[in-house]
Amino acid sequence: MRPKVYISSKVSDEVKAYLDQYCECEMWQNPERAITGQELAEQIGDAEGLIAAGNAISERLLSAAPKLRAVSNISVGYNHNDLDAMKKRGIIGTHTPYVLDDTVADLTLALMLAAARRVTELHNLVRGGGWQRGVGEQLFGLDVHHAKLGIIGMGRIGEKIAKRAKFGFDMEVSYYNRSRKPDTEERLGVNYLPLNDVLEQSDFIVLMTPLTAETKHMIGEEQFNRMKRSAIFINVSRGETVDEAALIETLRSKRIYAAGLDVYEKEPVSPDNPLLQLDNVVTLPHIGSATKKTRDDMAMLAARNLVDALYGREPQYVIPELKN
Ligand SMILES: NC(=O)C1=CN([C@@H]2O[C@H](COP(=O)(O)OP(=O)(O)OC[C@H]3O[C@@H](n4cnc5c(N)ncnc54)[C@H](OP(=O)(O)O)[C@@H]3O)[C@@H](O)[C@H]2O)C=CC1
Ligand SMILES: O=CC(=O)O
Repeated sequence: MRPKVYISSKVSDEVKAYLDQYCECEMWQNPERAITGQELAEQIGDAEGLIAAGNAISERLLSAAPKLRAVSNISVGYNHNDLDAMKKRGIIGTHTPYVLDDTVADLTLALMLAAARRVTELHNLVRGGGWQRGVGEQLFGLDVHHAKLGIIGMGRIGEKIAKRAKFGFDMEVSYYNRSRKPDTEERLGVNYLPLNDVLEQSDFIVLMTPLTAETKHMIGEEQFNRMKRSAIFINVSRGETVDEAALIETLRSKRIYAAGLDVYEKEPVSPDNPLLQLDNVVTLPHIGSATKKTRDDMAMLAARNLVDALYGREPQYVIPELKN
């Protein structure tokens, strides 16, 4: 008997055809909206495998799926997985690193450029008929090239950002991690600095760590107060790595120059969120990896991980904390 699998968001025909060779699949069919946790719990029933697209993998969900043996995330981040509950049930968990790195790095550079050159604010100005003759000082922004970039979380994606910044924009790149990476320092010509030095010396600060107990609210009032008044803060990691109330106050009072955000404490972001009212913020709806090709590559990798797990082979990308 082929294992039953539930796919929680629509995947390409190619990915579906691959899964159909090995599994009996059911797939969420509504492209208009994501499946809710309650709907997933109702659908997952006797599935042995789950392809998960950002769904919370909680104790409650797992108890609704007593036959579940493997959860394959279409994402590199897995902070939405209750790893203890998965471990307790012996569930194999996988994720999709590497295939999305370049796409997420591109988006990070887009946020840096947009925040520094006020792209969305000035786009809105032109659309609103507010462009007077000439370009006066009130439309000036800040340079990206030759500026100092500090990356907090120099991992797979951080390195791709550093490469673009260093070789594409002649930026001086520093980073902070818990452990130094001498190979990366040599290969990319980047400098290691303690966290406070990164905060105090950088013109652009990019946060690129996973969300963990240690990184939750790792950037708050104290850290914003260390930044230069001209600093630009970019968050493409997870919303909860930042104290959003402190970020709002920092931007409102122009304590820093601007921010570029792809992630928020609560997603989708509420229309009432004050961040949406501020001119010095560029906001995107968590689209770091969202190109057709990259999302297809991630889904195919997730499918391969799942089939390997269900057929007793070691999947390529088991979540590190769940490895034996
Ligand atoms: N917005 C979006 O669409 C996307 C967001 N992401 C997010 O980006 C995250 C990073 O992805 P990726 O680069 O592949 O991950 P990696 O694991 O390759 O890199 C993460 C880096 O963060 C560092 N780090 C971890 N904990 C801390 C800490 N407490 N303090 C300082 N540094 C820390 C690690 O170094 P060390 O262990 O030495 O500290 C590591 O270098 C994902 O987990 C995900 O949440 C990813 C893709 C798309
Ligand atoms: O946020 C996206 C991911 O892959 O993690």
